Amino acid sequence: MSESSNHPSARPIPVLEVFGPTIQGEGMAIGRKTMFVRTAGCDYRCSWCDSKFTWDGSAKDEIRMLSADEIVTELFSIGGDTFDHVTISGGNPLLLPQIALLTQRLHEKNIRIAVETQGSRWQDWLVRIDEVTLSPKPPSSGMETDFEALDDIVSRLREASGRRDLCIKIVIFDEDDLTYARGVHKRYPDIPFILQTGNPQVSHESDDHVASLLNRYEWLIGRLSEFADLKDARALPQLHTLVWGNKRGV
Ligand SMILES: C[S@@+](CC[C@H](N)C(=O)[O-])C[C@H]1O[C@@H](n2cnc3c(N)ncnc32)[C@H](O)[C@@H]1O
Ligand SMILES: Nc1nc2[nH]cc(C(=O)O)c2c(=O)[nH]1
Ligand code: SF4
Ligand SMILES: [Mg+2]
Repeated sequence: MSESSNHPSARPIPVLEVFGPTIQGEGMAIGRKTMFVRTAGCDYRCSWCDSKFTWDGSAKDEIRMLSADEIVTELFSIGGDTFDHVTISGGNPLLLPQIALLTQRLHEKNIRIAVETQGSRWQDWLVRIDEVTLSPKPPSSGMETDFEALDDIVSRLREASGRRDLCIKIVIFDEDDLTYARGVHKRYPDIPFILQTGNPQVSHESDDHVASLLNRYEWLIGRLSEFADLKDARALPQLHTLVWGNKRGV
């Protein structure tokens, strides 16, 4: 691939956060030590998004346009020799073709790469990601899933050579979300499937935040236990939110 300065993969990447080491707080790799790179910009506007600052303009002054090499340098200056895993989230990282070069640079350093995306957009670099989490959005988000786009992403990943982990993770707030999630699991029955507790309080902190999240998690476990079509599903909380609440950069 050409790396000349006008090639898309050489463009700088809009970055809002580089942090870690911390734990992956969600999904299949929950608890796994990782660094995070959070990109700016999203094609969705989820009502309950816990990272609205990536797209609502409130953090626009904090966006840095960084090259792949600058991001790698920053990851190692913060994380030193303590990590071997980087999670790229956002916003939607799949808006950015130039992440191709970042994945190349990280793999050259034997770093394992995970990506979080809602599954609305494709980039060719996705086939080189070691752990892909697709998180299509249920009705409570106010977004509508483009199942053609999601089908296309799933089939391209299935056809691509090489080993990678793939899972589907759906945030659940209510019964309509559960109905939606069951439909998604039925559509892709062979993809590991996770129901994630929704955090309804993303803008401020209250004394009973953890207790109320645990109540929601208990409700989700109860509902999961009842469905014959969810025998192989998992229910998980956001572990980082239980530990740190809505704090950024953890
Ligand atoms: C902030 S998003 C960024 C990546 C990508 N845009 C996506 O939605 O998958 C990362 C993960 O956080 C989840 N998330 C966002 N807001 C949440 C909330 N209020 N409660 C629980 N999970 C949430 C998303 O569903 C997604 O799985
Ligand atoms: N610790 C931690 N785990 C996470 N897993 C997914 C996150 C995200 O915002 O994409 C996230 C995050 O922001 N922090
Ligand atoms: S898709 Fe992800 S980043 Fe975008 S608004 Fe929804 S939760 Fe937030
Ligand atoms: Mg988060």
